[in-house]
Amino acid sequence: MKHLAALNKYFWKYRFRLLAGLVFVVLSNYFSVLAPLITKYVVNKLMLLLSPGTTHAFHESVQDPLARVLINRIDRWNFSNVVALCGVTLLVLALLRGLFMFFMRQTIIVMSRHIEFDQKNEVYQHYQRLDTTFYRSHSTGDLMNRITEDVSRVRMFTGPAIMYLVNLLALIGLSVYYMLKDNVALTLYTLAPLPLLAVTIYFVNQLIHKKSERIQALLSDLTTNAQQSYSGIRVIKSFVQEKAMLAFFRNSSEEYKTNALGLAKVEAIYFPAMSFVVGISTLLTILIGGFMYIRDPQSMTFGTLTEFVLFINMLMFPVSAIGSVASMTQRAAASQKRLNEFLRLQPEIRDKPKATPKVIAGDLHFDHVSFTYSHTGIKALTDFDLHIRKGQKVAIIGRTGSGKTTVAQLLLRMFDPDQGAVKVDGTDIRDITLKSLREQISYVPQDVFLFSDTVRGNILFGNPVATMDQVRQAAKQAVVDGEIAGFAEGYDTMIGERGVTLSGGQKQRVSIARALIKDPRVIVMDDCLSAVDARTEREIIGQLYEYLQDKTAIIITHRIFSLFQFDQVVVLDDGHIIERGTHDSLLEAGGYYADLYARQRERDERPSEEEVTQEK
Ligand SMILES: Nc1ncnc2c1ncn2[C@@H]1O[C@H](COP(=O)(O)OP(=O)(O)OP(=O)(O)O)[C@@H](O)[C@H]1O
Repeated sequence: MKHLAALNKYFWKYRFRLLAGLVFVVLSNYFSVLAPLITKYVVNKLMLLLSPGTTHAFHESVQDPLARVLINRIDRWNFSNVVALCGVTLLVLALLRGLFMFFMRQTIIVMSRHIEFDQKNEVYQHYQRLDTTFYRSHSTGDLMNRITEDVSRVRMFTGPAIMYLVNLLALIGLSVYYMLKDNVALTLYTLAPLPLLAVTIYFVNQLIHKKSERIQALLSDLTTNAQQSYSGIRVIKSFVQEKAMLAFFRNSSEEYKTNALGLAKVEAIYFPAMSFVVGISTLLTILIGGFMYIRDPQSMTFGTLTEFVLFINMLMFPVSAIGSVASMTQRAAASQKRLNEFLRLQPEIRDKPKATPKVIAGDLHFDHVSFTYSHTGIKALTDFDLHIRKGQKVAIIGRTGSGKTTVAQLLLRMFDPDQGAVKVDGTDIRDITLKSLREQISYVPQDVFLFSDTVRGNILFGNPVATMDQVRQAAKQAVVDGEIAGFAEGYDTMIGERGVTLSGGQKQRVSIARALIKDPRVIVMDDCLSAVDARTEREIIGQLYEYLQDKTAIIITHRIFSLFQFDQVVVLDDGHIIERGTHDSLLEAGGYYADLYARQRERDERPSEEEVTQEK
């Protein structure tokens, strides 16, 4: 329960709604309990008519002051007028009760929706603060569950659970008060089964909860499973694995169905069992009341008996709700505990208290940097020392897995080095705010990710305030403008699930345009031309040459761009720099770079299949 204390800030924020809601709950219940009192009076009046000898002062046995005012006024009227007026009163009471119930929902349930909204935003905002290490150790399903499932369970507490609880307390308080005033012994007898009912319902609810939990977990598996098949549909089709995937899905589905049917069975027993208990309680009330009347007719009236039957029926649902309220609260506490744990997580990479924003000129220094990925223990860089002066262009070349991307990740401060420091203009990047650092560095990642949005929207992501001319200019520099212009809707063409599917090369170039439009001081391009043909590659390099004139650039690549006059070329192998120099000096040195260049030229000079066919 202590975990739910985290919600106090929200209750305080919405205190007026909550308070108003509580008043409405009490009012609505007050009008509910007046109905049995009025009914009791009418029944007694009828009994008086049938047995005129009775001397009981019926109107005095009605304890409520408001009901007494009404009854005192009409008591002398003839019976049919009394019945008519009481009928109208009951109708008005029902309307008032409904009206306040409406207000009660409009305040408490609406408050819970506001809290849900705030909480979702809080969780989402926190997600965005957490770093990549967190995302690697949590599945998407788990993250989605927190923002949907956990938050909505907490809402069940802030809304329905609180509403039912206050409703129950108000109703029990009022009705038991009137029942006790009327007949203490009968009250105790008739209320005796209610705690038993509440406890039984609590256990049934626990059972339902356990089953629902299992179903939820299965559903989550099923969703992840389906999601993976949708995203991997090309792989599934090319490996002709549709049948295997279907069988796999069917198995998970089957287990889900079995469990869902089990739950449906328990739920099907639940309501009939409740009606049974209500029936038994009504019967008990009539039986015990009847015996009391037979033993001592002065101790009991038929009106009281009717009133008790009505009260018992009224109390059943709220009492049975105790069980649900208890399990809703338990679930909410478990969910809030998970949310609290998650909200307490601090990103490993965050601003130091003394970090300040800094305008970057573009001098980069990887000062004897070593880095190991902590969760896998893979040492990606060892004593990596590279100084890139402002405006220089540097190529980082190396085999796959040699640590090239890690260099980019460290510059963007996705991770902090274990040893050494990454410095920008002589300042350790840990002393610069993350926002300021990342805002001034453009990164074109190796694995392109575009949003399900228009081409324009995706490019604008790099600079949301850019004009359409700037978008076009960036696309031209990335040599993708021509192809975009060829789409029926041009820059308004939707990409992804709801739109056209771009080719790998087109995606890469849109991703480059997104980085270029940011117009940064420093740009890092991580193997981002791997999916474009040689001619387009040359064209892009030509464009980049001009664009990068006054910028510092790191270009990570598998291919050697001989056209590009790099100030330095660094060859990485297994996290170590094994060669460094200019294109010419490295060719002269005759090492890995020269060897790679020779192989690349040989490949490039080999006639293509098309040329061979033409010659034939
Ligand atoms: N997030 C990560 N968590 C754990 N290990 C990682 C992570 N990213 C990379 N590695 C490991 O670190 C080493 C260097 O990887 P890195 O991605 O920097 O290489 P790369 O030279 O960019 O390779 P490629 O050219 O294939 O992209 C590899 O052994 C890789 O398996």
